[in-house]
Amino acid sequence: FSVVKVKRSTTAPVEVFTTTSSATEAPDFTTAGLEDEEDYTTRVWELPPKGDTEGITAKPASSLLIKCDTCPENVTCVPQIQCPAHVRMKDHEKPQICDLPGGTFGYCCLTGQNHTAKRAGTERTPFADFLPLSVLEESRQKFEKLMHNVAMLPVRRGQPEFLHGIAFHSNAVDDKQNFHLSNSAMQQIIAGQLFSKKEEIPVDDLITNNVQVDFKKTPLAHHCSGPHHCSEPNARYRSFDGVCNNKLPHRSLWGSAGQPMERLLPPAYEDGIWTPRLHSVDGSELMGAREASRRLMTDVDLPHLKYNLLLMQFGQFVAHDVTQSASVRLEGGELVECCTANGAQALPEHKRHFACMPIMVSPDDDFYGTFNVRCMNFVRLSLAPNTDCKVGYGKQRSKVSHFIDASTVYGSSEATARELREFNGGRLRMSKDFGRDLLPMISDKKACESDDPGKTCYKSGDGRTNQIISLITLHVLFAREHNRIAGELARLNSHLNDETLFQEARRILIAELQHIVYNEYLPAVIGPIQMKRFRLVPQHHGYAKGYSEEVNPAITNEFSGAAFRMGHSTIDGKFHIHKRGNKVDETINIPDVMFNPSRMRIRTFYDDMLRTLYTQPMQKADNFITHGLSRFLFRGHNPFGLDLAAFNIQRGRDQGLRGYNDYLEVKGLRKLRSFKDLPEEIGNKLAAVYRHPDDIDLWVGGLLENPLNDAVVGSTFSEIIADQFSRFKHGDRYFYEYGKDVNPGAFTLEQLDEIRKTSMARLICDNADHLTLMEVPPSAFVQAGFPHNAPVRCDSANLPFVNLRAWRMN
Ligand code: HEM
Ligand SMILES: [Ca+2]
Repeated sequence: FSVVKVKRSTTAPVEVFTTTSSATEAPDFTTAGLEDEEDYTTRVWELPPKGDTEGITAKPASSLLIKCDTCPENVTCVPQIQCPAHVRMKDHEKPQICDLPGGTFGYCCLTGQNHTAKRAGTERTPFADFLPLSVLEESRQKFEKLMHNVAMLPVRRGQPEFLHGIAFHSNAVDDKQNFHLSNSAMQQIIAGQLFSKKEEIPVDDLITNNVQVDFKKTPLAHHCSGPHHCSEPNARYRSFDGVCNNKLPHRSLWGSAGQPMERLLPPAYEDGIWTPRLHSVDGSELMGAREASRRLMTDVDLPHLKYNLLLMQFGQFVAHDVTQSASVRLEGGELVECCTANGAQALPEHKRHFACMPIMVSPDDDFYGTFNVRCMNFVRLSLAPNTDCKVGYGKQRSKVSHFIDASTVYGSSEATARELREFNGGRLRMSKDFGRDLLPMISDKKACESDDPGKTCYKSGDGRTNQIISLITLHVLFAREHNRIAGELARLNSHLNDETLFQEARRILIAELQHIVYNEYLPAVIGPIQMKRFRLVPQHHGYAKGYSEEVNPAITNEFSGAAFRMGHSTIDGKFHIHKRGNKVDETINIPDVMFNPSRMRIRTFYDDMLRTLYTQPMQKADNFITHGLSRFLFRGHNPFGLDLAAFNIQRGRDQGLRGYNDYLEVKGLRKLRSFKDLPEEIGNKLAAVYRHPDDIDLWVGGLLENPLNDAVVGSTFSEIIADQFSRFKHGDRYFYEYGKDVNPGAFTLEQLDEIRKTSMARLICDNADHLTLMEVPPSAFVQAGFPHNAPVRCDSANLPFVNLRAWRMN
């Protein structure tokens, strides 16, 4: 091994600004939420000259940002990772910069958290600024041992754990790649852990990336990478994986498939690197995730008064477009088992895979106790190697393109897209079922419950399609819409070849999807005030402004690990399938249609399912969750399944999410100091589970909040979700509303006006079988019985359609 000396930094400069950092580093928060319409890209940092930006220290551009000598009272100067855009100083939104110790810049921030504050009385001893040979060697040995000396039991088909594994599945090639990347990341993590222990590096320095030790030229440098230059920066069509959405070489990987998730706040890893959050702030162990779920997330039927199950189902479709984490796996892609047979107990420590984090079940558990289950399999998420070659904390990897780009329809790589295409008329492959188009069948046995050829599953751009039959229904809908558009385009433009027809149809479909997300879906979820505050409302006319190459579109851990999992509470445990009229003809328990798509072959089922989705209320987003998910998730033919609520809690701890209280502070609110600060019933429930208000898991705390006015979620989740959708809009150069000045695939104004006529209702009408579905409520996410939302016939003039004549090309 060669030893690399790096710049000695006794004061360990804090990495604050991100114009200089690599594509995968860069916790670059959106500049969303600015109140006026001024183009804010001119008000943030001045970019270094294009080209090689490496090594340039970020400087505040003279007149663009206001510099405060010291932050006002009650406001702290913190590194950028601690200060999401919406809590920066100055009218709550605009960044104001300040000096951090060590000569770098931070933001005056309302969060009040300051992990880099000088620790009273302790002068830090300067730590080694290189990774010593001994650490490299020790970490190599430790990694070898982890990989080879432990019995790694694979999960077997037929177990609920097997189906859970499919939640992280895409395909065999992807599994293999993930295995290697994950291992590289693990080696870095182990070296970081050994090093930081030896040098006694404070946890706060690790979680704020305040450790300037790199491992270039060591064996750990396998995946270090420099800037990625785009060969075609102005390509008309976005790439499948999202690469080169941002043109700048240091940012061209932002938001692309395989890139790490970002964070709103630094992680709460107990060792600052990867050890999950398992202890209370008072040092005692946190209550286990299953026990917390059982006590806090009970099953109470509280239907939403306004929104229907289509809002829930569309939410999952969007979730799968923008995020898919990956669990750590064995070399052949097999899943890791952490418990003994039938979940009787956890495997002994020395036999357990390093990524095991089993959920222990109490013998008193009123459900699992009766089956003698004491251990639920849970495997930690795999990480992305640090491409900037620096010692740092673990970053979870997301496998799909982070953008809203219908990657659920087309896949997140060119290779997947190729498998899905018909290569004729620009169409996607479909299977024919008595004249109706359904998705093609899958050949990959790992993506299906059964390897019985009679029970095959469906294939789409996303590996999770068969998770529940209502999700398959939406996949069919969007694939049909693609083919409908391609057909129309071909009719209008007989000279266009397959490739152009495919790409143009894809471009239009993505625009329709984005329009529905920002025009119909998101306002329902976060409410009109947050829509305005974060500048998310679509325009009626003209091109929108607001793209900024400063905005990192990447998914945040807070969004994927907690806030957007609010959707799990909105699921009903049953589908009441209505035939025409109000009669319920069949009641389906949701576990019976998880990874069991056979009903899709019933001729009227597709229409019936769509109608059920827009008729049946969804559940409120609260601390109640159906047993269909918290006891019977993926049960298959077993008497019990998994507990998704427990998984969400455990996942948050695995991802190192900070407690709920820290996010109250992010919003500028006072933290809870006692459980008595809450309404009595909730406070008592929480006090029975958590030792201190700082311990409350983010997913739990967020769901306990009352919804905002005209919104589905409470203020904390709405903030995290708004921040995320702001990234998807302001950080996506190909966003449908942008003009030629930024978007190389911009629509003409005439075309854009047509796209703005898209509605979920129209999409349903245009792609139904019309066997039992002849009409649709104009606001498709609002219950059909809601005032002013009576279903109208599909040929009604009240359902405007996108006139594709605007795409006639000569
Ligand atoms: C319809 C039934 C649904 C089922 C059976 C389901 C099941 C699951 C499962 C098994 C996971 C992985 C859990 C883990 O191990 O961490 C997951 C993750 C997730 N779910 Fe759901 N889910 C459903 C609906 C929804 C809805 C409606 C939403 C949002 C509106 C949603 C949002 C998410 C998100 C954001 C993740 C994290 C994805 C990732 O980054 O890997 N889900 N879901
Ligand atoms: Ca995507």
